[in-house]
Amino acid sequence: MSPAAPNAAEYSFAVEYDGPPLTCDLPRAVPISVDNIPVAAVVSQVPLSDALSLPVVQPLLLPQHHQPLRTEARVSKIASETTVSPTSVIAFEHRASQSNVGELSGELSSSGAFEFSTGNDGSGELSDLGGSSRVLEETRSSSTVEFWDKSGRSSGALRVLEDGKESLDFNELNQQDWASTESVLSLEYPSTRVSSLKAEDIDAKRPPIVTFDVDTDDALDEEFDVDDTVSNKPVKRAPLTKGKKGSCYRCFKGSRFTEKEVCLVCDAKYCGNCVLRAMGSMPEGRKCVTCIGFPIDEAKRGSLGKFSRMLKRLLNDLEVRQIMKAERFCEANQLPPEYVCVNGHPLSYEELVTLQNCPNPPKKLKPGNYWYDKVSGLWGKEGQKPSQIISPHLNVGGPIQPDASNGNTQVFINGREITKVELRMLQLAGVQCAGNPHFWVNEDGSYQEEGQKNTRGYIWGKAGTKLVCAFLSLPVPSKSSNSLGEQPSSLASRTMPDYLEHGIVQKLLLVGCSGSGTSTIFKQAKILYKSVPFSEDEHENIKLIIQSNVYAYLGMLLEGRERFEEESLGDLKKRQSSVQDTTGTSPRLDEKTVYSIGPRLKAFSDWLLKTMVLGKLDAIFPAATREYAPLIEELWNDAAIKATYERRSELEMLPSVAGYFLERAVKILRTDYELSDLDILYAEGVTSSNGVACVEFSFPQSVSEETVDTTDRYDSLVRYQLIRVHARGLGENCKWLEMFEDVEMVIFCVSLTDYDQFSVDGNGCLTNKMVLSRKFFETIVTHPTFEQMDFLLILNKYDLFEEKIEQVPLTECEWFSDFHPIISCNRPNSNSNSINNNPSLGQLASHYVAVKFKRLYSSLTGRKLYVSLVKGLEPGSVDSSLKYAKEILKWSEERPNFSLSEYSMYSTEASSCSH
Ligand SMILES: Nc1nc2c(ncn2[C@@H]2O[C@H](COP(=O)(O)OP(=O)(O)OP(=O)(O)O)[C@@H](O)[C@H]2O)c(=O)[nH]1
Ligand SMILES: [Mg+2]
Repeated sequence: MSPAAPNAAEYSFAVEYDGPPLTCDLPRAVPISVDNIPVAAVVSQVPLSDALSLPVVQPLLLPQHHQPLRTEARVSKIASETTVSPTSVIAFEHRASQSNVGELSGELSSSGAFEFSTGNDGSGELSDLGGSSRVLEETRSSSTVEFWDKSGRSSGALRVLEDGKESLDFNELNQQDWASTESVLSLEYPSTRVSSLKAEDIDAKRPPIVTFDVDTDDALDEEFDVDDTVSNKPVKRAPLTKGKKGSCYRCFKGSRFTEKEVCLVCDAKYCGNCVLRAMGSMPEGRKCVTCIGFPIDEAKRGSLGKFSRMLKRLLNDLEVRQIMKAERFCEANQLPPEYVCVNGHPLSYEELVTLQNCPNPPKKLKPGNYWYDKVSGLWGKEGQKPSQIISPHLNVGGPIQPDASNGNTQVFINGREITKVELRMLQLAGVQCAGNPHFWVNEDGSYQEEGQKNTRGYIWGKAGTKLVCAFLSLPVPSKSSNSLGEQPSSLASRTMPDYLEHGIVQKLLLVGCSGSGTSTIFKQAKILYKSVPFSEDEHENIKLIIQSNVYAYLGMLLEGRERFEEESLGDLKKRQSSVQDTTGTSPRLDEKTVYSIGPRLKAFSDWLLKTMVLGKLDAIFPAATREYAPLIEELWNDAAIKATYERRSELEMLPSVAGYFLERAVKILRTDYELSDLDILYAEGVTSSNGVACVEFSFPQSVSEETVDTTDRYDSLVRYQLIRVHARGLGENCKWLEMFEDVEMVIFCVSLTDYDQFSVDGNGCLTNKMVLSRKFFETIVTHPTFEQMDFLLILNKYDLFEEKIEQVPLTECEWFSDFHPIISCNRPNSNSNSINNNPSLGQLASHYVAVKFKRLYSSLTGRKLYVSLVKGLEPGSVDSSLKYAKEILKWSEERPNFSLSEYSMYSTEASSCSH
């Protein structure tokens, strides 16, 4: 060691001294044993002279929230003026941050300070020393950093001890053989996956392997506990200050109800008055000034780039956009590549970039283990069915394993054993799967059996297959994944929300008991938001359905006519016999009543009723239409039919919509009938009653506003998929519900008029239909698939309800037995516009029903139920309700920025009814 080379010698820290023999004694590094560590209190208070005379070790300042993920070590030499010698005091600062890259690169500054920091690429090199440093081992009790020179000889080691002290030992490790060190490293860095280690494992083994529970990574979004400082999850700095619960972290004012903005790193919450001061110009998005440069809390990744209403209020549009852009694209906020493991290989930076910038990247990529079939582009979470089809042929991750998706079907696609639901999909798509075949599936869905040359077909070729996939929650090739491939949008120009950019469709599941109005709402959505609501083919089919329905309604009417005729004949006879009794004369028996019809119509009526009884009505179309069309007009104009129609409310079988069609029967039953959207809306049986139906749409941009708001423009770009499933279609115990795990919201439809209706339940007991609806609601709400999901309750048929409630008390339903409204004498009835502010009985009663459901829901889930009063046949009403659903989805996206409790103020009982 050269003691007196003023400049250059400062760098000769680990270089062997080969100059002339020295006359003076050189200080030597003394090995320090674990239980004999000299401790310096604060490095700056140690006089240099003392420091030089004793090998003192500076206590390691472990931050309270120490997280074992990135080891960023900073070593600075105090005695900068003097010769570097192994006995120099070395100050050590250990900072935890987010990375498990275990290699450190070092640097000796010209002032003599020696620093090393984590190298992203792991190529850390001590260039000035001509050597490298590596973390040899880090355990709960110590972590060791070794330096070695280019020849591979170890030249020293730093050991960081748990209690914050570190020992410096250049001799001890000199003897260590580098090869064995290598083996330690290879043990510590298995080339496998992001493992699911528990906190203890992490502590016992450093550098840690990042832990993500594959199954709960969605939960990760929601459930990162703010105070969970011992968590093994990615770093989250503790906020610097913390006021009383729910208050602003800066001014300590406010309660949990005050709107606040949250730091993406440390979860500190600031009120509107403080946020700009606490977060400054937000060069990395919403972070406290002190958190800038720190990686974000992974649980908050979902909210990157999604601005809050508070920010929008405080800043102008451009500023908000810039901040959101910075938040999404600044380096510090990027997903650490090694957190994503594909086919068992943690990704490198380049691989992650490739993955994220391919034409069709994985949606909402989060840390976790994934499998990727490079040939077809199928992509999924490890051990699960595919969730998406991304761009194929990307050079990311390792080769796919047969058990990647944990399939057990003995049917293989590109070397992966497929899952049961995929097999079901293949079978429904008409792919022959007998004999445990191994398929080779290409990106365009063309498939062949392994070893054969001929393409056997296209999996997604048939229109129906896509619907089957939607039902089974399986991915289909995205429209943008055509072979030409769109140019990847330049990173900087991407400011659109994730779901827009990736064409993500937000799925809404619409369910309800029979007759609740789900198909009406579904058809309204089609009519409201689709430029061509129904195709030509659909028109033809629906036309036949409507015509067949009208014949059925006519049949019911004719049946009613027979009944009324018999009744009045009976009455007549009674009257005549009483006349005979009193007068003693025998009157002429008149067989005719107002309900009697002529022989021609009678013959037609008999034929129709017979056909209906035999259940052959459908079979005779469209021939019947041609043959009987002229008769229909005669029938409809007949006085007897008119009289029967007057009493239609007495015909239980006749549905309420029958009137609409019967009044148009003549027109409808002509061969040249052209149906209107309204006809389709009112028509029964148009949407399949057992299966699923889905419609994809976006909300049209409002034209009325002069300046088109950007949010409105975004809204018109977001795609929604309304999936309507019939209660019967869900199978026993709703076993098919799990197919809908990726829906964003459940819309549950209840008919308000059911409160006095009865139906037979599963056990054959006659039960109130409202109670049946409640039971079905309970089943759906508590189904594991829908945990944490938003629910919107549609209280439908409000128009009929308003009328009915005036006649039939709500207490007819046992569940509503405590409905005792206080009604003022000048209360408006449902038909008059209320001049005073007193609510109508309909309003009171519907409010009450909403509260009943809300209480039930919150007792089952502890969450808030959104409720909407709807008149299903009125487009405006359904439109507002679906827009309400859209708003709820938006709030839930912003929600990670607020603590849940802050939301509870909205959940007060019936406060969230939309009308
Ligand atoms: N007056 C009125 N009638 C409605 C309303 N909503 C639905 N209906 C009618 O109620 C009946 C049942 O509605 P659907 O939409 O068919 O109910 P569903 O949920 O599909 O039930 P199923 O067809 O039995 O599976 C239809 O005749 C609709 O026209 C409403 O808000 N007001
Ligand atoms: Mg229906």
